[in-house]
Amino acid sequence: MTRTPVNVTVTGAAGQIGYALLFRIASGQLLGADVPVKLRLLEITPALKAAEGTAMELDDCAFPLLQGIDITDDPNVAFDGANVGLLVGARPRTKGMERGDLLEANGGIFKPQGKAINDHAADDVKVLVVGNPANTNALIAQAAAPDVPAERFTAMTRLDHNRALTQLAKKTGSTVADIKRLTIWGNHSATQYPDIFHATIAGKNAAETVNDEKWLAEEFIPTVAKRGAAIIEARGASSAASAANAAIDHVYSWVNGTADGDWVSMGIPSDGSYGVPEGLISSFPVTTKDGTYEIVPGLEINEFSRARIDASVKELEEEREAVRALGLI
Ligand SMILES: NC(=O)C1=CN([C@@H]2O[C@H](COP(=O)(O)OP(=O)(O)OC[C@H]3O[C@@H](n4cnc5c(N)ncnc54)[C@H](O)[C@@H]3O)[C@@H](O)[C@H]2O)C=CC1
Ligand SMILES: O=C([O-])CC(=O)C(=O)O
Repeated sequence: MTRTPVNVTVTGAAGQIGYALLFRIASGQLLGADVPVKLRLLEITPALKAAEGTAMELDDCAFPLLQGIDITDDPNVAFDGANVGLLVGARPRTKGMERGDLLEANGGIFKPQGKAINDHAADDVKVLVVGNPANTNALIAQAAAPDVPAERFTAMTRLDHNRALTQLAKKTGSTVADIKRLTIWGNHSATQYPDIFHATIAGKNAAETVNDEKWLAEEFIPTVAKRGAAIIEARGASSAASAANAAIDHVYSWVNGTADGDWVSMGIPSDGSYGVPEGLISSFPVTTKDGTYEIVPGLEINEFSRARIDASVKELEEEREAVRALGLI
């Protein structure tokens, strides 16, 4: 194999998403079946041993594409030469914790990681933030990396996108492969807005096919937006394999391009499109090509959608104000 390996850094590597993610990266599903990878696992010191255990298992898979695994608790080492950064490790909300406390605790993680990316990552680095609150954590990391083009910092809403695909397929008796052009707008939170007005099912408009605004407002949107909580309730732990799958999908689409006539949802820095204030990391419909993405232009936003997009964007603005007040951006 002559191709230079791609350096993929995964933070929170010993966590549950990490365990579902690393094997798929090493098997070629993140970047492509012909792309060799080197893994860098970043963990906090007490979790290094667990990360070593995962690395032993990765060795035991004898993946032909896996050309090395480094494990460290130092972000400067973890991001040295990183081409792809998957920022999974985050501080979860614990009992009695206010939102401000959560943002501050995550600032302590994402600010130094952003700085390490700024100082050490490869020029072509692409960053996906998975750790919650993902959009605002991405903003914190981005602000600490002024030398990296801002658009390289993205947040994950692909899990929401995939959840919405399946709910819509079930409702309409179609398959997810029949559905195109679905969009998640806004924040990866309960305010997110899954939009089917531009989506098609086997070429026909999805909203017209469904023709049931009550289902849309009272079932579809809340089911998608609260799916994370429903999984926690059912499983006693948050989504892990589906979150890892969405991270794979996000990066694969970003690197390898979207199919003609389709788009995906990514949390990306707004350029002011669709009334989303510039700089907010908000979910948009995007097409990708040659490792870059573009917001789908010119979609007509009806009143139903406008109110919901605005509500989610308002929440993102409040989160931005909160981290600004904490001096994190
Ligand atoms: N954007 C999305 O759609 C989704 C986001 N998530 C979020 O992903 C995050 C990770 O989830 P899980 O893997 O289930 O959590 P987990 O608690 O199983 O694992 C997190 C890991 O991160 C590590 N960690 C903490 N601070 C770190 C630091 N400074 N540097 C490196 N590693 C650090 C921990 O030691 C732990 O091993 C959570 O914030 C969760 O809310 C989960 C599902 C979907
Ligand atoms: O709430 C969580 O930690 C998990 C999450 O983001 C999701 O499943 O969408």
